[in-house]
Amino acid sequence: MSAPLRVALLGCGTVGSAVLRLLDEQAGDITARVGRPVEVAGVAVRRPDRHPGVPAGLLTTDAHALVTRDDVDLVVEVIGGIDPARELMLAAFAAGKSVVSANKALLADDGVALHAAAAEAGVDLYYEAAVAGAIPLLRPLRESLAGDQLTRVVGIVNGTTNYILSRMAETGAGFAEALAEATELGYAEADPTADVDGFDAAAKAAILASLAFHTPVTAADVHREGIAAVSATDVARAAEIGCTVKLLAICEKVERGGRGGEGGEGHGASVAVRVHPAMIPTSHPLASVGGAFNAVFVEAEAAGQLMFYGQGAGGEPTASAVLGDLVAVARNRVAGVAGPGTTAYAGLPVAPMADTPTRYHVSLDVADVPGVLAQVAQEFAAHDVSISTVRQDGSGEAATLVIVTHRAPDAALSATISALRGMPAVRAVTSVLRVEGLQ
Ligand SMILES: NC(=O)c1ccc[n+]([C@@H]2O[C@H](COP(=O)([O-])OP(=O)(O)OC[C@H]3O[C@@H](n4cnc5c(N)ncnc54)[C@H](O)[C@@H]3O)[C@@H](O)[C@H]2O)c1
Ligand SMILES: N[C@@H](CCO)C(=O)O
Ligand code: NA
Repeated sequence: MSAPLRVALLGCGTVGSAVLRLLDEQAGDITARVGRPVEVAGVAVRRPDRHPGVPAGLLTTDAHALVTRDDVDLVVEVIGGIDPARELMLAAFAAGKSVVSANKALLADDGVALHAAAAEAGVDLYYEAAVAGAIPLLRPLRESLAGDQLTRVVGIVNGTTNYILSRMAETGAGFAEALAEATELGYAEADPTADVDGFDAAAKAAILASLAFHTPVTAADVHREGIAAVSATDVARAAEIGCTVKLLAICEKVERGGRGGEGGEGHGASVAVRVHPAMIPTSHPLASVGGAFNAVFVEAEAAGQLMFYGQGAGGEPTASAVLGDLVAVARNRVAGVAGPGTTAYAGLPVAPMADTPTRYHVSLDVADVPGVLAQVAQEFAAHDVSISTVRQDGSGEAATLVIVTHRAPDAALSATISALRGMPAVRAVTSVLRVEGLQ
């Protein structure tokens, strides 16, 4: 057996410690699969005294020196965040080393420059763990579906928020109560902002859209709404129409000019990327994804519909994806090649949310007097929004109108809601949520 390939591990927290353990436990199989042993050259940490299980000779606080060492071939970056992870990756590429990362924040912020640096150096940048943890998703998009045309990628890519929304649906709890439970059980972090406000899902959406549509998309391009405003009423209203509420990351090709992706009269394609809570029918494959699980639904012209499901987080599941990438980049190194990079050749514009076609579910408290329904319907018509269904519950002073629209530009739908809020006949707009996947 020839000389080992040597790995610099940057970070030894939840994911890094699982990578280290599995690399040791699977050493024999990994050697057989790569064709050369893969061994750890060093582990960069902030506090060496906090890692009693790691051989002291491997630990260092100087990550930069480690990645540029001559006896290091491959780098695994699992420290997270933008800096110093970015500088460490660039230093690794410049020194001719391939990098495996789980860092969605960095890839969604600066993926184009990082890919360019890797390509320039003729090395690999793989990051399967960055989106939907253990689920093989980025490699299928980048490789298995490379001969097809993707039209839509819709995913539940944040476990924390899916856990919270699932509990709200199961128990009737409000958002604050479900979040408190998620925090107590360790699903939500002490500072849940990145998850609850949709930042984590938006970073993943940017990465998915970039790969799916060969177009540079950053987290800043993603329209983002979190789940903090989802109420028990929203969840109950969803159930009444056979739907459930999920935080969705939606990446789709749309025709410019405001019409949807089904061949409207636009002026060329653009990419719409958004993260927001939405009602989906309980018959949709994503509706049954409960707890902290992730799932991503992909639509491609020739392949049709595909569904990817599994664990999106956790030390071992995430380490599984990291090690899969490590084996891939190690094999490439043994073969003296670099794997397929990410292309941004299509360079499609990113559509503003205002132009993105969406559908709304709206629930209104109105007085049940002649002419109210006509006034409400007129407001939709005035904004060129077509109504799909209307239902009235109750009568007299306490009537509720539940309206589901057809697809219309999001700006027209939100302008309609603002106008409804100002109508004397409308006592309150009690629930507004977008709807996805309804026929
Ligand atoms: N935990 C998960 O379930 C999960 C899932 C998917 C992706 N990820 C991603 O994996 C990465 C790591 O996540 P984690 O959960 O293991 O985080 P973590 O906080 O448990 O571990 C990160 C470790 O890196 C260390 N570190 C920070 N800066 C450093 C530096 N300059 N030099 C050396 N060490 C440094 C920290 O001290 C910490 O021990 C992140 O990019 C995260 O987004 C995590
Ligand atoms: N905080 C993330 C971890 C994986 O990125 C989640 O809840 O899914
Ligand atoms: Na993945």
